Amino acid sequence: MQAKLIDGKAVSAALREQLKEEVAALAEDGITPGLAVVIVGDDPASKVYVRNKKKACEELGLHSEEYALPAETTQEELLALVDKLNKKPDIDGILVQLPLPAHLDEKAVIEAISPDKDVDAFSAVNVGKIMIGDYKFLPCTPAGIMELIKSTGIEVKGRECVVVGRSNIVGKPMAMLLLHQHGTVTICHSRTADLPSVTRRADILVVAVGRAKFVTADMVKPGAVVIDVGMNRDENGKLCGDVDFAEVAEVAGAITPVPGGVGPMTITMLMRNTITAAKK
Ligand SMILES: Nc1nc2c(c(=O)[nH]1)N[C@@H](CN(C=O)c1ccc(C(=O)N[C@@H](CCC(=O)O)C(=O)O)cc1)CN2
Ligand SMILES: [Mg+2]
Repeated sequence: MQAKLIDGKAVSAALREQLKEEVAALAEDGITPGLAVVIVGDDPASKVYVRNKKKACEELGLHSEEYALPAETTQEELLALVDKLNKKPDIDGILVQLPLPAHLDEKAVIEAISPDKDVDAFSAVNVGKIMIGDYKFLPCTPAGIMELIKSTGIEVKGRECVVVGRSNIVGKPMAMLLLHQHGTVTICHSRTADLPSVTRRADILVVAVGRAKFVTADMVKPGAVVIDVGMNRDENGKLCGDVDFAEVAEVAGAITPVPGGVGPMTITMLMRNTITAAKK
């Protein structure tokens, strides 16, 4: 392997130390940031993420509340809880863990969260603010990726940045954040013609397609920074990303592993957004 490993756990730990100082400073003004996490149903992975969010709040000194609702919760019941949390003064941030059970309307639930408490930055208002560069919160995964890129010391300004994937949660906001940093940005997707010829142009390549080991060494420019957002299972049931790590690490200049790359940043960025929300 010739690429430098971008260690999401280490970057995340360093950021958490800074956040602890911010929380201590807020405490001197009598402010304790509060996060409410809502989970509906019994998805095992979601339960782990929610537990880790609670642990992160404890580690940083944030107030947290967990609302675990049964899988058969109705849309009205969920919206009533969101409405209650919107009005709760000790709650600064609200996160509804996704995915929701199929009978629930995810979009309507996200839009019901007050934009000032939408620490995922998924609502139309917050997405719009990101588009015009006048935002309070950034979505956690793209924000975490920007921190990982920063940690490599490579400047985004003037670089060719290619984002593979156009989801509302990762691909589109990711492209916007790279653009705000003066990158030259291309968004690719399943219908992009001759994808390898586009990805090979990238100085910074962000991959969020949800397909195991989709990006291979021949698709990567030598020396590129490669960020892997994927979380898939390989043929042996082992967690792997959207990038074929073993072969791409021989070509790239820096690369995130899966696990231990982008994932650990997500919850740290959620903590940062909750602290920002508490500052009002
Ligand atoms: N409302 C939201 N729902 C979901 C989000 C989100 O940001 N907001 N993101 C994901 C789940 N998620 C946090 O909620 C999350 C996913 C993965 C990780 C992580 O640290 N992954 C580890 C590997 C974990 C494993 O071994 O399974 C890693 O990549 O190293 C953290 C948070 C969907 N829902
Ligand atoms: Mg408070």
